[in-house]
Order: sequence, then C-alpha cells, then structure tokens
Amino acid sequence: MNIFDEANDLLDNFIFDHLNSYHQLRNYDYGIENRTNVSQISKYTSHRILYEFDIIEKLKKYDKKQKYTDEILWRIYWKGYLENYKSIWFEYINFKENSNNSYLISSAMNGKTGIDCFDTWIEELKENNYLHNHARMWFASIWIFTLGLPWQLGARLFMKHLLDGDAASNTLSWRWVAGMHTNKKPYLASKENINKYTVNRFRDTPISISSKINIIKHSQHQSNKLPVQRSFPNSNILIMFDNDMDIMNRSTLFNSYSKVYILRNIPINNEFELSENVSQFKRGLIDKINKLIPNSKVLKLTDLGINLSGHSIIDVIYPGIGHNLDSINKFANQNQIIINYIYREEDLKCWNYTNSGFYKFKTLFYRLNMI
Ligand SMILES: Cc1cc2nc3c(=O)[nH]c(=O)nc-3n(C[C@H](O)[C@H](O)[C@H](O)COP(=O)(O)OP(=O)(O)OC[C@H]3O[C@@H](n4cnc5c(N)ncnc54)[C@H](O)[C@@H]3O)c2cc1C
Repeated sequence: MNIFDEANDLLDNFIFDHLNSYHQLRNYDYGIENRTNVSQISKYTSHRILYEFDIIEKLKKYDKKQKYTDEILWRIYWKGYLENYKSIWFEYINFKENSNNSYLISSAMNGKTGIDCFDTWIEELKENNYLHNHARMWFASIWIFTLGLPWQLGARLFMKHLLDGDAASNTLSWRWVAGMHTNKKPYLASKENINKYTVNRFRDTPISISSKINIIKHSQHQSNKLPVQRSFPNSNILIMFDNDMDIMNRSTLFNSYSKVYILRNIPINNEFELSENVSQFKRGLIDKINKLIPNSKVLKLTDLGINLSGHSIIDVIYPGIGHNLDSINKFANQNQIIINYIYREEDLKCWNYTNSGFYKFKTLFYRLNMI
C-alpha cells in the first residue's frame, strides 16, 4: 500500500464511520485514546498527500458533509489569506522576543505552569505531535491571555512539534485567537467550556484571563498582488518541496523534465527548528514520494547549487508562503537564478476570494461552484 492509499484509507474509514456525527461531536476532545470523532488527516493535508480539492470532491456524494467540507475550506481560506497578505508572514518570522519573561516561557514550554490541562497538552504536543482543534484554541488562549506570552512564540512551538505544522493555518489561527484577524474578537478559553468539551478530564484549575487582552498591538497589512501562472517547462529540472507532494495526475508534468528534485533539510534558524519526530516524519514522506517518481532525486538545499550549474532559470512547484518559499527565493537571489513557479489552478482561483472574511469566501466558493 503506498502513502496515498494509506492516507485515503484513513479518510474513507472516517467518512464511512464518523462523518454523520462529525458536526455534533467534533468539538469534543476526549483525549488521545479516543479520537474517532475527528479524522486526524491533517498530517496528510498539510503535505498535500491528501489534496483539499480532491477531498471536497469526494465528499460531494455524502449527505452530512457540510461541516467537514467547511473545515477543509478553512484550510484553503487560511492559505489564500496568507497569499494575499504576505507581510503577515514576514512580520511573524521577524518577531524577536526581548521581554524578561524567560522563566515563564520556559515553564510554559516545559509544561510546568500548574495548569493541569495546559501542561497535559504540552506533553501531548511533544509526544504525539498532534492536538485536537479545540485544545489548540484553548492552549493558544491560555498562552496569550492567561500566561501573557507572545503569540509568536506559541506559534513557533506548534510548528516545531506538530506533524501537520503549516505556515498559513498555524500563523493565522494563532492570530485569530489573539483577536488579530478580520473580526478582531479574541478567543477566550473558559473553564466551563474546557470542562464540557473534555468531559471533565482535567483537574479544575481556574483560568484567569489577564488584562493583557488589550495590549496586543498589530500593524495593518495591505493586500499584495496575487501571482499569475506563466508557461512551463523552462528548463529540464523541476523542484518540489515536502508541503506539496500531491503527485497524482502529475506524471505528464514530471515527464516534461529530465530530473525532479525533492528538496529536504531546508535550513531554518534555531527559532524555527523542527523536532526530531517532525523531521523524521517528513523524511519518511519524502522517501516514499521519491520512490513513486521515476526521475526524482532527494536533495538538500545545500547540494542544489552543484546540481543546477549552467541553469539560469528553473521551474519550481510553488510551495506557498512559508519557510520553503523563503529558502528557495534566497537561494535563487544568491545564485542569480530565475524561478518560474508552477501554481495549481484551484489555488489561484480561490485566492481571488480569500482577501477578507471566511464566511464571504465560503459563500462564494459554493455559489461559484469553484471546483
Ligand atoms: C492555534 C491553532 C493552530 C493550528 N495550527 C495548525 C497547523 O499548523 N496545521 C494545520 O493543518 N492545522 C492547524 N490548525 C487547524 C486545526 O486545528 C487542525 O487542522 C485540525 O485540528 C487537524 O485535525 P483533524 O485532521 O483531526 O481535523 P478534522 O476536524 O478532522 O478536520 C479535517 C481537516 O480539515 C482541516 N481543518 C479542520 N479544522 C481546521 C481549522 N480550524 N483551520 C484550518 N483547517 C482546518 C484540516 O485540514 C483537517 O485535517 C490550528 C488551529 C489552531 C486553533
């Protein structure tokens, strides 16, 4: 069974057994032993082993698909929103912590806050590399509004440990909790809500919401121009990354090149280092994909230079705003190489409608029958 069959099996089993009750049960976090109320496919969607638009297509024939489809749309929306407001990403990665909070930060990162649920989630995050969506919301709210810590550090901690770590969903969800997204309403976790949706699994720890709600400053971001698709191929080399590995229906594309390089070990500084579990998971996925593309080779970015000698223009499957894009752009600048990005038609279409709120996007998505 290849990795695509494995991922589709997980999705199909979920659809068959639990799609009907998803809208009623999805908000419950019953703990790691009982996760059947959610699909846990995110480690595949974030690497595009499962392609969002294929999932929506697959769901069309089911009755109670609405809530689940909406969640997939959130993923598409966040990606598109970040494409429209790239400066949000740069502001996030350039954030430097200079407060004297190091003791509190270290207690939070090591799960030693004394807040039972929060400390449990830290352990779960580091060991299981997954958190339920509601736990992510409570966690981020406690991090920001109870502990008073910068959201950017929480977002980096998530990216380090989540198998599904995703530049857009993660950065923008943290901003949403902080009250920095379009509705400007912070998400405030409450003890009653946590108790209800965790079925009283945690010691009853009071969560105080601090006055720090008011002090999250953020700049206004102007939307940027969206990219357009140019013609390809422009060289005999194609480059791809771990966050778009949907290779189904792409054999014609791959066959247009003599070599497909899958880049791994993208160097990012200490503040954005991935945990060993996450790195290992990505290595495993890349190796599996490598075996499925006959003319592919796995390369480190540091070895790309020698493999590209003599090329002044290369084609790259667009990896979306995030570290992969930053790294390849930096490489191209340093080596005076022109990059031609290959976009997906569905992405480009959706991004035109993701520059304001989610509900507007969702309404238009259905009305315009975007796939
Ligand atoms: C603070 C915070 C950080 C997050 N960071 C990430 C991240 O780095 N990567 C990531 O993929 N998701 C992130 N999410 C969104 C969401 O929590 C996860 O996608 C979801 O929990 C994954 O579990 P699942 O596959 O069982 O979800 P299900 O409930 O089964 O949903 C199915 C799929 O829909 C999509 N989806 C569901 N909820 C959301 C959502 N709120 N936003 C975007 N897509 C969604 C995902 O692709 C998910 O796999 C974050 C949410 C919050 C509040």
